[in-house]
Amino acid sequence: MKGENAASPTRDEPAQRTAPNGDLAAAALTADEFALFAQVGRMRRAYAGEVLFRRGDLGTTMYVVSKGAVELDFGDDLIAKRLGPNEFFGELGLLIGDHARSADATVPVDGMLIELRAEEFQRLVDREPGLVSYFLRRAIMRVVLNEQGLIRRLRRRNHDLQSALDSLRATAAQLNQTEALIRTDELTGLFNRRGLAKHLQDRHRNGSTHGLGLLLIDCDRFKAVNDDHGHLAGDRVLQAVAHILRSVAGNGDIACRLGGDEFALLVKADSRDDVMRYADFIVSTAHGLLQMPHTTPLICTLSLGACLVAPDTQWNDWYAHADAALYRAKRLGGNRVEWQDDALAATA
Ligand SMILES: Nc1nc2c(ncn2[C@@H]2O[C@H](COP(=O)(O)OP(=O)(O)OP(=O)(O)O)[C@@H](O)[C@H]2O)c(=O)[nH]1
Repeated sequence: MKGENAASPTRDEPAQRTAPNGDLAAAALTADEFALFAQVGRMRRAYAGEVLFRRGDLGTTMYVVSKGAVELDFGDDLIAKRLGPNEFFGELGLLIGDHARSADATVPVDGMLIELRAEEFQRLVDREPGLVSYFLRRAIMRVVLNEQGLIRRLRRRNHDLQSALDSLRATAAQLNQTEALIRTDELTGLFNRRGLAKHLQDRHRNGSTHGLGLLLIDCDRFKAVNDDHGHLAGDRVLQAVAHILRSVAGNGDIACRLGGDEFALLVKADSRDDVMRYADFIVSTAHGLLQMPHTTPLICTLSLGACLVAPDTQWNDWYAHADAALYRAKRLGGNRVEWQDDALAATA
Protein backbone atom coordinates (compact mmCIF):
# COMPACT_ATOMS: atom_id res chain seq x y z
CA MET A 1 0.00 0.00 0.00
CA LYS A 2 1.00 3.54 -0.77
CA GLY A 3 0.62 4.73 2.81
CA GLU A 4 2.52 1.74 4.09
CA ASN A 5 5.24 2.35 1.53
CA ALA A 6 5.57 5.94 2.59
CA ALA A 7 6.00 4.89 6.18
CA SER A 8 7.97 1.75 5.54
CA PRO A 9 11.73 1.90 5.77
CA THR A 10 14.05 1.85 2.81
CA ARG A 11 17.43 0.10 3.09
CA ASP A 12 19.10 3.44 3.85
CA GLU A 13 16.49 4.56 6.35
CA PRO A 14 15.93 1.86 8.97
CA ALA A 15 12.49 1.73 10.58
CA GLN A 16 13.72 1.70 14.16
CA ARG A 17 15.88 4.82 14.04
CA THR A 18 15.79 5.68 17.67
CA ALA A 19 17.50 3.62 20.32
CA PRO A 20 15.16 1.53 22.53
CA ASN A 21 15.11 4.18 25.28
CA GLY A 22 14.72 7.05 22.79
CA ASP A 23 18.16 8.39 23.69
CA LEU A 24 20.31 9.22 20.68
CA ALA A 25 23.42 8.74 22.81
CA ALA A 26 22.29 5.43 24.33
CA ALA A 27 24.77 2.59 24.40
CA ALA A 28 22.15 0.10 23.16
CA LEU A 29 21.74 -1.07 19.56
CA THR A 30 18.32 -0.92 17.95
CA ALA A 31 16.76 -4.29 17.14
CA ASP A 32 17.71 -3.88 13.44
CA GLU A 33 21.26 -2.96 14.31
CA PHE A 34 21.59 -5.86 16.71
CA ALA A 35 20.31 -8.34 14.12
CA LEU A 36 22.79 -7.03 11.55
CA PHE A 37 25.73 -6.88 13.96
CA ALA A 38 24.92 -10.47 14.99
CA GLN A 39 24.97 -11.57 11.35
CA VAL A 40 28.24 -9.86 10.50
CA GLY A 41 30.14 -10.12 13.78
CA ARG A 42 31.35 -13.14 15.67
CA MET A 43 29.18 -14.39 18.53
CA ARG A 44 31.22 -15.87 21.37
CA ARG A 45 30.91 -16.91 24.98
CA ALA A 46 32.05 -14.58 27.76
CA TYR A 47 33.10 -16.09 31.09
CA ALA A 48 32.64 -14.61 34.53
CA GLY A 49 35.93 -13.00 35.62
CA GLU A 50 37.22 -12.64 32.06
CA VAL A 51 39.07 -9.41 31.27
CA LEU A 52 38.26 -8.22 27.74
CA PHE A 53 40.76 -5.35 27.87
CA ARG A 54 42.50 -3.02 30.30
CA ARG A 55 42.64 0.75 30.39
CA GLY A 56 45.42 1.94 28.05
CA ASP A 57 45.44 -1.27 25.96
CA LEU A 58 45.44 -0.63 22.22
CA GLY A 59 42.49 -2.34 20.58
CA THR A 60 40.50 -2.41 17.34
CA THR A 61 37.58 -4.63 18.35
CA MET A 62 34.11 -3.42 19.20
CA TYR A 63 31.77 -5.48 21.38
CA VAL A 64 28.02 -5.87 21.79
CA VAL A 65 26.56 -7.63 24.82
CA SER A 66 24.17 -10.31 23.67
CA LYS A 67 23.55 -12.02 27.02
CA GLY A 68 24.81 -11.29 30.51
CA ALA A 69 26.74 -8.09 31.26
CA VAL A 70 30.07 -6.27 31.01
CA GLU A 71 31.50 -3.87 33.56
CA LEU A 72 33.49 -0.80 32.48
CA ASP A 73 35.76 0.71 35.12
CA PHE A 74 37.15 4.12 34.08
CA GLY A 75 39.36 4.42 37.15
CA ASP A 76 40.00 7.41 39.43
CA ASP A 77 36.70 8.61 40.83
CA LEU A 78 34.76 8.20 37.59
CA ILE A 79 31.53 6.24 37.84
CA ALA A 80 31.82 2.63 36.63
CA LYS A 81 29.19 1.39 34.14
CA ARG A 82 27.49 -1.98 33.84
CA LEU A 83 26.30 -2.72 30.33
CA GLY A 84 23.53 -5.23 29.60
CA PRO A 85 22.07 -6.96 26.50
CA ASN A 86 22.15 -4.95 23.24
CA GLU A 87 24.57 -2.40 24.66
CA PHE A 88 27.83 -1.81 22.79
CA PHE A 89 31.29 -0.59 23.79
CA GLY A 90 34.84 -0.30 22.46
CA GLU A 91 33.58 1.31 19.24
CA LEU A 92 36.36 3.95 19.23
CA GLY A 93 38.94 1.17 18.90
CA LEU A 94 37.10 -0.03 15.84
CA LEU A 95 36.53 3.40 14.28
CA ILE A 96 39.86 5.08 15.08
CA GLY A 97 42.06 1.98 15.08
CA ASP A 98 44.53 1.18 17.83
CA HIS A 99 42.76 3.49 20.22
CA ALA A 100 43.94 3.30 23.83
CA ARG A 101 41.04 1.88 25.85
CA SER A 102 39.65 4.30 28.40
CA ALA A 103 38.31 1.63 30.80
CA ASP A 104 38.91 -1.86 32.12
CA ALA A 105 36.25 -4.14 30.58
CA THR A 106 35.46 -7.23 32.66
CA VAL A 107 32.75 -9.87 32.53
CA PRO A 108 30.85 -10.22 35.87
CA VAL A 109 28.63 -13.19 34.84
CA ASP A 110 28.73 -15.81 32.10
CA GLY A 111 27.14 -14.47 28.91
CA MET A 112 27.45 -13.98 25.16
CA LEU A 113 29.22 -11.22 23.22
CA ILE A 114 29.33 -10.16 19.58
CA GLU A 115 32.82 -9.10 18.51
CA LEU A 116 33.26 -6.86 15.50
CA ARG A 117 36.59 -6.03 13.86
CA ALA A 118 37.41 -3.52 11.12
CA GLU A 119 36.92 -5.94 8.20
CA GLU A 120 33.53 -7.07 9.57
CA PHE A 121 32.47 -3.49 10.12
CA GLN A 122 33.42 -2.71 6.52
CA ARG A 123 31.07 -5.50 5.37
CA LEU A 124 28.37 -3.86 7.50
CA VAL A 125 28.97 -0.51 5.81
CA ASP A 126 28.69 -2.14 2.39
CA ARG A 127 25.47 -3.92 3.26
CA GLU A 128 23.60 -1.28 5.29
CA PRO A 129 25.14 2.19 4.85
CA GLY A 130 22.03 3.99 6.17
CA LEU A 131 21.86 1.91 9.30
CA VAL A 132 25.60 2.23 9.88
CA SER A 133 25.46 6.00 9.38
CA TYR A 134 22.75 6.23 12.05
CA PHE A 135 24.80 4.01 14.35
CA LEU A 136 27.87 6.23 13.78
CA ARG A 137 25.93 9.40 14.54
CA ARG A 138 24.87 7.86 17.83
CA ALA A 139 28.38 6.66 18.59
CA ILE A 140 29.77 10.16 17.91
CA MET A 141 27.00 11.78 19.94
CA ARG A 142 27.83 9.46 22.82
CA VAL A 143 31.49 10.43 22.69
CA VAL A 144 30.59 14.13 22.57
CA LEU A 145 28.19 13.81 25.52
CA ASN A 146 30.79 11.88 27.50
CA GLU A 147 33.37 14.58 26.76
CA GLN A 148 30.94 17.29 27.81
CA GLY A 149 30.17 15.40 31.01
CA LEU A 150 33.88 15.07 31.68
CA ILE A 151 34.47 18.78 31.07
CA ARG A 152 31.59 19.63 33.42
CA ARG A 153 33.04 17.33 36.08
CA LEU A 154 36.52 18.83 35.65
CA ARG A 155 35.07 22.35 35.89
CA ARG A 156 33.21 21.37 39.05
CA ARG A 157 36.36 19.82 40.49
CA ASN A 158 38.36 22.89 39.53
CA HIS A 159 35.76 25.04 41.23
CA ASP A 160 35.83 22.80 44.34
CA LEU A 161 39.64 22.96 44.39
CA GLN A 162 39.51 26.74 44.05
CA SER A 163 37.05 26.95 46.97
CA ALA A 164 39.21 24.62 49.06
CA LEU A 165 42.24 26.78 48.23
CA ASP A 166 40.35 29.96 49.14
CA SER A 167 39.27 28.55 52.49
CA LEU A 168 42.83 27.31 53.11
CA ARG A 169 44.12 30.83 52.43
CA ALA A 170 41.48 32.30 54.74
CA THR A 171 42.41 29.78 57.45
CA ALA A 172 46.11 30.59 57.03
CA ALA A 173 45.34 34.32 57.31
CA GLN A 174 43.25 33.66 60.43
CA LEU A 175 46.07 31.56 61.86
CA ASN A 176 48.56 34.38 61.26
CA GLN A 177 46.16 36.79 62.89
CA THR A 178 45.66 34.48 65.86
CA GLU A 179 49.41 33.95 66.19
CA ALA A 180 49.94 37.72 66.17
CA LEU A 181 47.22 38.11 68.83
CA ILE A 182 48.81 35.42 71.00
CA ARG A 183 52.09 37.33 70.91
CA THR A 184 50.56 40.73 71.61
CA ASP A 185 49.69 42.39 74.89
CA GLU A 186 46.00 43.27 74.64
CA LEU A 187 46.13 46.51 76.63
CA THR A 188 49.18 48.15 75.05
CA GLY A 189 49.59 46.43 71.68
CA LEU A 190 53.25 45.74 72.50
CA PHE A 191 54.72 42.26 72.37
CA ASN A 192 53.97 40.17 75.46
CA ARG A 193 56.36 37.61 77.01
CA ARG A 194 55.39 35.04 74.36
CA GLY A 195 56.16 37.52 71.60
CA LEU A 196 59.47 38.36 73.21
CA ALA A 197 60.35 34.65 73.55
CA LYS A 198 59.63 34.11 69.84
CA HIS A 199 61.69 37.17 68.93
CA LEU A 200 64.62 35.92 71.04
CA GLN A 201 64.30 32.45 69.53
CA ASP A 202 64.54 33.96 66.03
CA ARG A 203 67.53 36.09 67.04
CA HIS A 204 69.40 33.08 68.46
CA ARG A 205 68.54 31.05 65.35
CA ASN A 206 69.81 33.82 63.05
CA GLY A 207 72.87 34.44 65.22
CA SER A 208 71.80 38.11 65.54
CA THR A 209 72.41 38.59 69.27
CA HIS A 210 75.41 40.88 68.75
CA GLY A 211 75.31 44.62 69.42
CA LEU A 212 72.23 44.74 71.67
CA GLY A 213 71.28 46.70 74.75
CA LEU A 214 68.46 45.99 77.18
CA LEU A 215 66.34 48.42 79.17
CA LEU A 216 63.88 47.34 81.86
CA ILE A 217 61.29 50.00 82.64
CA ASP A 218 59.08 49.94 85.72
CA CYS A 219 56.41 52.43 86.78
CA ASP A 220 56.97 54.12 90.14
CA ARG A 221 54.25 53.78 92.74
CA PHE A 222 51.85 52.62 90.09
CA LYS A 223 49.59 50.97 92.63
CA ALA A 224 48.79 54.46 93.94
CA VAL A 225 47.57 55.52 90.45
CA ASN A 226 45.09 52.66 90.49
CA ASP A 227 44.09 53.31 94.09
CA ASP A 228 43.69 57.08 93.70
CA HIS A 229 42.29 57.38 90.17
CA GLY A 230 40.85 54.01 89.33
CA HIS A 231 41.94 51.05 87.22
CA LEU A 232 41.05 52.74 83.91
CA ALA A 233 43.38 55.65 84.68
CA GLY A 234 46.04 53.06 85.52
CA ASP A 235 45.43 51.40 82.14
CA ARG A 236 45.88 54.72 80.35
CA VAL A 237 49.20 55.28 82.14
CA LEU A 238 50.41 51.85 81.00
CA GLN A 239 49.31 52.71 77.45
CA ALA A 240 51.23 56.00 77.63
CA VAL A 241 54.41 54.16 78.68
CA ALA A 242 53.87 51.71 75.78
CA HIS A 243 53.41 54.64 73.42
CA ILE A 244 56.77 56.16 74.44
CA LEU A 245 58.54 52.81 74.00
CA ARG A 246 56.94 52.23 70.62
CA SER A 247 57.91 55.68 69.43
CA VAL A 248 61.55 55.21 70.40
CA ALA A 249 61.93 51.62 69.13
CA GLY A 250 63.69 51.53 65.77
CA ASN A 251 63.66 48.88 63.10
CA GLY A 252 64.79 45.60 64.66
CA ASP A 253 64.29 46.90 68.23
CA ILE A 254 61.56 45.25 70.26
CA ALA A 255 59.32 46.80 72.91
CA CYS A 256 57.50 44.45 75.21
CA ARG A 257 55.25 44.49 78.28
CA LEU A 258 56.61 41.83 80.61
CA GLY A 259 53.54 42.06 82.85
CA GLY A 260 51.87 44.45 85.33
CA ASP A 261 53.75 47.76 85.17
CA GLU A 262 57.05 46.30 83.93
CA PHE A 263 58.30 46.77 80.36
CA ALA A 264 61.42 45.82 78.38
CA LEU A 265 63.09 47.42 75.39
CA LEU A 266 65.73 45.48 73.46
CA VAL A 267 67.62 47.84 71.18
CA LYS A 268 70.52 47.91 68.74
CA ALA A 269 73.47 49.31 70.67
CA ASP A 270 77.25 49.00 70.62
CA SER A 271 78.02 51.16 73.64
CA ARG A 272 76.67 52.42 76.91
CA ASP A 273 75.99 55.79 75.24
CA ASP A 274 73.79 54.12 72.62
CA VAL A 275 71.64 52.51 75.32
CA MET A 276 71.55 55.60 77.50
CA ARG A 277 70.24 57.73 74.63
CA TYR A 278 67.13 55.54 74.60
CA ALA A 279 66.87 55.68 78.39
CA ASP A 280 67.18 59.47 78.50
CA PHE A 281 64.54 59.90 75.83
CA ILE A 282 62.10 57.68 77.76
CA VAL A 283 62.66 59.45 81.07
CA SER A 284 62.50 62.94 79.60
CA THR A 285 59.35 62.18 77.60
CA ALA A 286 57.70 60.89 80.77
CA HIS A 287 58.79 64.10 82.53
CA GLY A 288 57.30 66.15 79.71
CA LEU A 289 53.96 64.39 80.10
CA LEU A 290 54.07 64.85 83.88
CA GLN A 291 54.25 68.62 83.31
CA MET A 292 50.94 68.60 81.44
CA PRO A 293 48.10 69.79 83.70
CA HIS A 294 45.49 67.05 83.87
CA THR A 295 42.96 65.90 86.46
CA THR A 296 43.98 62.25 86.07
CA PRO A 297 47.64 61.32 85.60
CA LEU A 298 48.78 60.83 81.99
CA ILE A 299 51.86 59.00 83.19
CA CYS A 300 53.92 58.34 86.28
CA THR A 301 57.65 58.58 86.88
CA LEU A 302 59.67 55.66 85.63
CA SER A 303 62.64 53.66 86.89
CA LEU A 304 65.00 52.13 84.36
CA GLY A 305 67.75 49.54 84.53
CA ALA A 306 70.05 49.39 81.50
CA CYS A 307 72.88 47.19 80.27
CA LEU A 308 74.64 45.91 77.19
CA VAL A 309 73.93 42.32 76.24
CA ALA A 310 76.66 39.66 76.08
CA PRO A 311 75.82 37.89 72.78
CA ASP A 312 76.82 34.38 73.86
CA THR A 313 74.50 34.44 76.90
CA GLN A 314 70.74 33.94 77.25
CA TRP A 315 67.75 36.14 78.08
CA ASN A 316 67.88 35.18 81.78
CA ASP A 317 71.43 36.58 82.00
CA TRP A 318 70.46 39.74 80.14
CA TYR A 319 67.44 40.19 82.38
CA ALA A 320 69.44 39.59 85.55
CA HIS A 321 71.88 42.37 84.55
CA ALA A 322 69.23 44.94 83.70
CA ASP A 323 67.14 43.95 86.73
CA ALA A 324 70.07 44.52 89.08
CA ALA A 325 70.27 48.08 87.76
CA LEU A 326 66.51 48.55 87.98
CA TYR A 327 66.55 47.34 91.57
CA ARG A 328 69.14 49.99 92.38
CA ALA A 329 67.07 52.68 90.67
CA LYS A 330 64.08 51.73 92.81
CA ARG A 331 66.15 51.63 95.99
CA LEU A 332 67.42 55.12 95.25
CA GLY A 333 63.85 56.43 95.13
CA GLY A 334 62.89 55.76 91.49
CA ASN A 335 62.51 58.27 88.67
CA ARG A 336 66.00 57.53 87.36
CA VAL A 337 68.15 55.37 85.12
CA GLU A 338 70.80 53.04 86.52
CA TRP A 339 73.46 51.34 84.44
CA GLN A 340 74.75 47.80 84.94
CA ASP A 341 78.24 46.85 83.74
CA ASP A 342 79.17 43.32 82.72
CA ALA A 343 80.24 42.14 86.18
CA LEU A 344 77.08 41.42 88.15
CA ALA A 345 79.00 40.71 91.33
CA ALA A 346 79.97 44.40 91.61
CA THR A 347 76.33 45.34 92.20
CA ALA A 348 75.55 42.72 94.86
N1 LIG B 1 45.38 49.42 85.79
C1 LIG B 1 46.10 48.31 85.76
N2 LIG B 1 46.80 47.92 86.82
C2 LIG B 1 47.56 46.80 86.77
C3 LIG B 1 47.59 46.01 85.59
N3 LIG B 1 48.42 44.96 85.84
C4 LIG B 1 48.89 45.10 87.10
N4 LIG B 1 48.37 46.21 87.67
C5 LIG B 1 48.60 46.74 89.00
O1 LIG B 1 49.91 47.29 89.04
C6 LIG B 1 50.27 47.40 90.41
C7 LIG B 1 51.72 47.13 90.55
O2 LIG B 1 52.02 47.33 91.87
P1 LIG B 1 53.47 47.16 92.44
O3 LIG B 1 54.13 45.95 91.87
O4 LIG B 1 53.36 47.22 93.94
O5 LIG B 1 54.25 48.38 91.86
P2 LIG B 1 54.25 49.89 92.28
O6 LIG B 1 53.00 50.28 92.96
O7 LIG B 1 54.59 50.61 91.03
O8 LIG B 1 55.44 49.92 93.29
P3 LIG B 1 56.96 50.25 92.96
O9 LIG B 1 57.29 49.55 91.70
O10 LIG B 1 57.72 49.75 94.12
O11 LIG B 1 57.06 51.72 92.79
C8 LIG B 1 49.40 46.40 91.16
O12 LIG B 1 48.51 47.11 92.02
C9 LIG B 1 48.60 45.71 90.08
O13 LIG B 1 47.28 45.41 90.46
C10 LIG B 1 46.80 46.43 84.50
O14 LIG B 1 46.77 45.81 83.44
N5 LIG B 1 46.08 47.57 84.60
